[in-house]
Amino acid sequence: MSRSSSSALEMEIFQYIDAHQSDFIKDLKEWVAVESDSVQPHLRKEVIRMMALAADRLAALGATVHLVNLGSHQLPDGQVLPLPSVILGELGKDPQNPTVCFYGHVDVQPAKKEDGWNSDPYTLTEIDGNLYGRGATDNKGPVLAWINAVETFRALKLAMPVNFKFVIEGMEEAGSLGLEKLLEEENQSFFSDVDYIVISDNLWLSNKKPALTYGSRGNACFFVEVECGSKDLHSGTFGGIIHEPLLDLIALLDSLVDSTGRIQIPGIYDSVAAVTEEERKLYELIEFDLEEHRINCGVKKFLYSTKEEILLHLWRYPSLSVHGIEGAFHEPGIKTVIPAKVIGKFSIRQVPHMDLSVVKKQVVEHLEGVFSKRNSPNKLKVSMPLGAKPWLADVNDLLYKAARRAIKTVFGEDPDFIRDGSTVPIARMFQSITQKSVMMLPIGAADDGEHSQNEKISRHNYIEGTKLFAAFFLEISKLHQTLHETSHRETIN
Ligand SMILES: C[C@H](N)C(=O)N[C@@H](Cc1c[nH]cn1)C(=O)O
Ligand SMILES: [Zn+2]
Ligand SMILES: [Zn+2]
Repeated sequence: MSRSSSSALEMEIFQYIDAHQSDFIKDLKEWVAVESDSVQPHLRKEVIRMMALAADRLAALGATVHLVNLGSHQLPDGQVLPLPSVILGELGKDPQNPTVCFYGHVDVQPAKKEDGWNSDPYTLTEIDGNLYGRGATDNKGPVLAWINAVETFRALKLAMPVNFKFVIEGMEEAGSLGLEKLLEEENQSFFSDVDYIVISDNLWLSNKKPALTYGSRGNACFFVEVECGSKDLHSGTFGGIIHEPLLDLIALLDSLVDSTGRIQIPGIYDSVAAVTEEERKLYELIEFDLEEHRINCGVKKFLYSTKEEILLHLWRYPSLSVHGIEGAFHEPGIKTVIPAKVIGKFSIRQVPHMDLSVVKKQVVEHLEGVFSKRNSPNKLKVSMPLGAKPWLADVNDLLYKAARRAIKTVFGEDPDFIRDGSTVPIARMFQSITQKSVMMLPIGAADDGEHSQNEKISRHNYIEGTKLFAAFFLEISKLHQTLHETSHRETIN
């Protein structure tokens, strides 16, 4: 396919996408309306309903769809819940075409209007060109953008430039439970003919400039439980004479990080891969507007003042965040109670070459040491319910070349090559189990507010993101075929 005919083809595709914006937004509205929160047990049925909707959407594209049952899982309180099935979809089997597997998730983080949303989180609402709703950017919007791009080829009756495979799950926000086992089981079958894997579940570094992501941090999630007895107590009747679990817990949580952001767990930085001079130079070249990032974040000041320090602490060093305390009174008003059992929740983002089992040991030893100094008779329990490893790709891979070209075509500029501080647990699993090349191709902007109130994707990013995916299909197809023709010629000669 020549460059000019490709451009004419792209024009036709882009015109179709522009003309069908309303349909694509209607689909996103329908998906956002499903409260597919994988974190709260009572909403599990909504996640299951969402998986069925996604399966129907893929089937309507003409894909073969399998819903793979992953069984059930047990919550810390003993409750057993069904895991939502994972969708494995396939469309096209042309031996001339490369096979691109797309991964996305259709579960979301919890959201309530009272959390401070300006509109109902489950009613997609357009304000000033932004589409607000839980899951709009993380990750329903990007999943639909990929589907819209495939749909465009189908609607225009164009030959598909690639064979498609889909892995769509409903438990990413809860740690992709059951997925690793599925990948191992399907490695020699579903994944055997996959050439490339694309994930679009993260954000650009800036509000306007597109990016390509070649690395992400992992995550080790911890529960630290302190219990004094089986029932909550009146703080007037018992306050002052007992060791309160919440005070023990606050002391434990306070021991984790100092006020400069440095993690206080002995040994935690020991295995972190050293930052090379080359890397530092790379970071110097990245366009990163600290003030824009501060405004997106909504804080007065960061812990660090230079671009290099901020990028290193987001991408290359571990960070520890405290997420909440289960069992502590948190409603408005006053309740003069001493909670009997409290569970602190925190996580440590992982970077190369940290080892999850070593991290777990270091955390347990540290917390037990701090606790023993308090001479508390309470019961301490530390667990690591979830561990995901970091991921790092080779930017010289064909995937990156194709995506870079597609970004240039659609957005008219070269992307930032970035890493991401957050975690897509499956990225590293894909890489280690299938040994295929993996790329993250985000379409969401830095101010999209993943996991936050007023999450959004802009209409512009959703529609141009759809075009980007369509352009990427054409580019990877061309590059893959060129590569294979060259290697075929070399074999003959
Ligand atoms: C980047 C992705 N959209 C996301 O939000 N991932 C979650 C996954 C996770 C990690 N630990 C527990 N869940 C995240 O990075 O927080
Ligand atoms: Zn996500
Ligand atoms: Zn998320």
